[in-house]
Amino acid sequence: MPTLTRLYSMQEAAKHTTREDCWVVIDGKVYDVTKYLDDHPGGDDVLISATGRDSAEDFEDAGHSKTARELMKDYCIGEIHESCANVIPELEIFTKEEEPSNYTSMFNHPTFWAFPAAILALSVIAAAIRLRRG
Ligand code: HEM
Repeated sequence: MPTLTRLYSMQEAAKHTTREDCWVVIDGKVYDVTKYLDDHPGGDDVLISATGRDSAEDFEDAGHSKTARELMKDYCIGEIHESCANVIPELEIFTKEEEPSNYTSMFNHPTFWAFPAAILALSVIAAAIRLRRG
């Protein structure tokens, strides 16, 4: 049966870096190990210093047993997801800075003056025709 996984950004996971609130990220999975700090055979310091990043490499370097890998499932609270903008390209449009424009205001834009200029030109032509006809 499919299960719902809670998704966190790395920024969110990296906020939990204390003894009272300690999350570690291992291979893209987020673990709340606050309650496990005192029981961790490798010590609490090692877990606290593993916060704020994906510590998969350190976890592997410690050579964790199969039992440890089974145990960690109990502390899994979700997974890391990269910015939604990377997944849904359309969202990226709104995160991009606006292209710098050469026109400092709408008055400097050529099309702003095109319509009044055309009317003025037509009026001048109409007046000239009237004058010629007398
Ligand atoms: C939910 C996460 C974790 C769990 C459940 C866990 C569990 C365990 C367990 C059960 C052991 C005893 C040895 C074994 O059975 O493999 C252990 C040892 C150890 N762990 Fe973890 N661990 C976790 C995360 C981490 C992380 C993120 C690091 C390092 C960044 C780490 C570093 C160590 C070290 C250095 C030892 C000591 C090994 C020794 O003294 O021989 N652990 N861990």
